Amino acid sequence: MPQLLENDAALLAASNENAIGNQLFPVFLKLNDLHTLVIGGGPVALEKLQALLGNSPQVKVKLVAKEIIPEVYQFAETHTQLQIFQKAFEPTDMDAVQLIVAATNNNELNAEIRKAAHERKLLVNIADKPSLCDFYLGSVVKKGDLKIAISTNGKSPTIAKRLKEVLAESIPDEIDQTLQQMSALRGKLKGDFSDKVKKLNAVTATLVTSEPTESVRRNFKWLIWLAIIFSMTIGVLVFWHKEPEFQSFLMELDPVFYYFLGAGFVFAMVDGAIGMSYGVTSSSFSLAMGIPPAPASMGIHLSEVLSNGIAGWMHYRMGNVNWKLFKLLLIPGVVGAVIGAYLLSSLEHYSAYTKPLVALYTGILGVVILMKAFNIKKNKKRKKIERIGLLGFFGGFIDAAFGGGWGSIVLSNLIAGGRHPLFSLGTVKITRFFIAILSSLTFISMLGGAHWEAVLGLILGSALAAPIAAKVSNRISAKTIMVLVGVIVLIVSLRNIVLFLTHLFVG
Ligand SMILES: C[C@@]1(CC(=O)O)C2=NC(=C\c3[nH]c(c(CCC(=O)O)c3CC(=O)O)Cc3[nH]c(c(CC(=O)O)c3CCC(=O)O)/C=C3\N/C(=C\2)[C@@H](CCC(=O)O)[C@]3(C)CC(=O)O)/[C@H]1CCC(=O)O
Ligand SMILES: NC(=O)c1ccc[n+]([C@@H]2O[C@H](COP(=O)([O-])OP(=O)(O)OC[C@H]3O[C@@H](n4cnc5c(N)ncnc54)[C@H](O)[C@@H]3O)[C@@H](O)[C@H]2O)c1
Repeated sequence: MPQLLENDAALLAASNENAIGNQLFPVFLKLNDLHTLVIGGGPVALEKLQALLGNSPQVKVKLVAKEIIPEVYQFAETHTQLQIFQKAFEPTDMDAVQLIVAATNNNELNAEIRKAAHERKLLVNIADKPSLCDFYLGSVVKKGDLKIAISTNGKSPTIAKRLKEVLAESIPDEIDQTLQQMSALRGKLKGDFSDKVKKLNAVTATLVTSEPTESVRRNFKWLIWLAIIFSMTIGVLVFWHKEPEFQSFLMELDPVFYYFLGAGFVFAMVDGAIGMSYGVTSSSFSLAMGIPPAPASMGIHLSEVLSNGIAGWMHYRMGNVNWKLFKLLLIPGVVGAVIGAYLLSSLEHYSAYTKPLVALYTGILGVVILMKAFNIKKNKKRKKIERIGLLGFFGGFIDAAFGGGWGSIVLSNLIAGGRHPLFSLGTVKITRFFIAILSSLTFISMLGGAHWEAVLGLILGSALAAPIAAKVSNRISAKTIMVLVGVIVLIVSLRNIVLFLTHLFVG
């Protein structure tokens, strides 16, 4: 089959060509300062004009063509540095220009353009005619000051276009903020050149490794030691303290304290592994243990101050915080949380009625966790959320009033709305620290030390788990834990609702 053999030979030739690879030399031209000639006035010429002026809006362009489509004239109305000459091309059009882009429908003319350009030692691009080009245009990704140009060596402009889309999607918009900060830092750094380079490399190390940087790791170790020393001190106090009063106080401490100590530890470990659920698990556990909603939410928020402080601070060190988003979320979030905490505390005497509401809410969150575990989500592609303030207020309110939800509501909405997961997570953690402080203060001023054994148990339990949880989080299958948590939360919440209903109807 000679035809097949011929095809094979062509394939072989193509793969040999591939083996050499892309030998084009990439540069970024300061086109704003150069004079450019465009030959042709059809749709392709218009595309080239858009590419030239889209990248370098001040470039001086002279366009020469016999026929010019109306769209080119329209484009010229908004770009006054574009001069149009409706006429046949002449080599003298190349006088006083430095770069040439041709988009004509005439191959002889193309060859003539290339020859005239080379006589003048000028570089030329003939659109869609690779063999006549001195340089190719690339597909361009732009994020503020960042620009990436893609070349497939002329093999597939369509792939260049697709890669542009992939990169635009995966590079976070925050990269421009990072560039501005790095530029400012660069201006401030003192010392000799190698000192500066060392410092600049150190602060950007997290971009190339998913591992925490050395300084974060060192602080992390310090936290673990603090937790160990803290728990040992408690142990020593319990068993060897000379004062019998204090000893008997600890020995006779309500067992509720120890239940909550254990529960706080387990819930914080689980939260560390799957990145959510501390509020919902502690809330449903507290209700099941007979703690009314307001003191339960107080305990949860007090214990979150420390754990989110640590997590938020780590994200801050790793550069995962979007400060613009932080500012937008913080005030409405705090206001919502304080109102939620105030309302729940004032309704303290109606806890028989708030309890089933909270149970209903935790039950719904249990379902949400299960859906996340099985990757069931609405396929609707949502627009980037514009009303961040409203989201923050709503999240803060629900979180304080129902014991949890800041993470699930705010984080999932930000990510579903197209924001970058890592920056959203870092920002949500650090804002939560401030929200937990304010709602805790509101609860304390309203409730005082109600159910303090449970509250203290949760605080100490989750504080002990926080540094360890982050360590083990990568080693366990998140899906298994999410299913377990979802099912348990759902069962406990349903039990609380059923208890309420039987109480209501059976008496
Ligand atoms: C990157 C981009 C920049 C720009 O032009 O601004 C660009 N082409 C783009 C799009 C595009 N061009 C074509 C299609 C149709 C589908 C297809 O053919 O794949 C699409 C896709 C689409 O529009 O969806 C047709 C086409 N193009 C060339 C040929 C001739 C040939 O290959 O032989 C043919 C066949 C003509 C025919 O069949 O008659 C040749 C070239 N096109 C190049 C650049 C240079 C190599 C860049 C590289 O190495 O990747 C090179 C060599 C010379 C040059 O023109 O500079 C721009 C990305 C837009 C974006 O980013 O959105
Ligand atoms: N339009 C497309 O989708 C497309 C796709 C692939 C490749 N191409 C190729 O790209 C080239 C340009 O495409 P187009 O759609 O813009 O074509 P077009 O026919 O609309 O435009 C060609 C332009 O060249 C000008 N021209 C021709 N001879 C001239 C001369 N002597 N002096 C000055 N100007 C002269 C014409 O006046 C016209 O403005 C063609 O080679 C075409 O085959 C076009």
